[in-house]
Amino acid sequence: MSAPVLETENLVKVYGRGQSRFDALKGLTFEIHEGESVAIVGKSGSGKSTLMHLLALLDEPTSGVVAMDGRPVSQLKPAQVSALRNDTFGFVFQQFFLNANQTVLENVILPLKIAGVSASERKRRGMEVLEQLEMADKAKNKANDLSGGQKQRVCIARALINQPTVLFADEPTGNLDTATGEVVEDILFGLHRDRGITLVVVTHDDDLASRCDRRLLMQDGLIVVDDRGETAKAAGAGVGQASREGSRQVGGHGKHAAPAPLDGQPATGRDAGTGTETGEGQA
Ligand SMILES: Nc1ncnc2c1ncn2[C@@H]1O[C@H](COP(=O)(O)OP(=O)(O)OP(=O)(O)O)[C@@H](O)[C@H]1O
Repeated sequence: MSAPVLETENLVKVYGRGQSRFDALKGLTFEIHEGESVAIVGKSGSGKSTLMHLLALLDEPTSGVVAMDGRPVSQLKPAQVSALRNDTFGFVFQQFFLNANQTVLENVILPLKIAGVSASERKRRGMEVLEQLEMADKAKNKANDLSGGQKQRVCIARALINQPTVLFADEPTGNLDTATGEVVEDILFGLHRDRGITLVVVTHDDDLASRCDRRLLMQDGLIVVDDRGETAKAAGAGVGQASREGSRQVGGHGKHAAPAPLDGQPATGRDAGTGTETGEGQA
């Protein structure tokens, strides 16, 4: 198996304090390997998005470790975390987070602008990635003028512009009709297959989850099933699927493998921006 690109050790996230304390993640230890496609599934409130945000370095754990390529992120300075996130990760969200009044091309190349890439290079790379997603003819359209499926293609183009190693997708088909959702799925899995991009998807969609190499089923802040089996249609349905071939039931501190010891220190000083978002204006 390929090397772990992301590892966690005893990852804990607590929201609030006192009477309003909520233990959203209760000590998760696992690895995601380079080139894997992993679905994080489970009922609403089980901790899926919280986990994804910690893995993607968009938020900090209360305690525990996230490591990238064997290096605990807590050892990095905030600016290094930001740079790592922007250089290594791409993000696709259900809500698109496009700037409605900017053109498609402007939306796609924003991460390059932030990174200080020259205007001519930005345009060249932006058009290249739009062509790959068959959206080049819409480059000059305002993002607001696109259909839902087209908007999500633009989001994928924006996520790819920095040639990420890991693509995080939070309910990427959640705002799309079934047929359009399937097209977006095909694009995501095509990228995974053809370019070896590691794919981490949070989803309620069993069909989408079943296309992934692996499903992590969450329940009450724990990963209760780590399913690498072939027949995973019901991965989101319940923990009873653990007996399937390739599945294993895990506890909150259960290790899927024995990762190298990490430093056990909570990450600190993280900035929470995605670096690739263009604001809240939904296109
Ligand atoms: N900022 C916050 N403050 C307090 N509680 C929070 C916060 N964010 C999330 N939670 C709580 O943590 C739990 C896990 O939330 P999370 O969004 O990770 O769940 P989820 O599995 O992604 O749910 P959904 O499928 O509905 O998106 C929920 O009970 C939620 O209410």
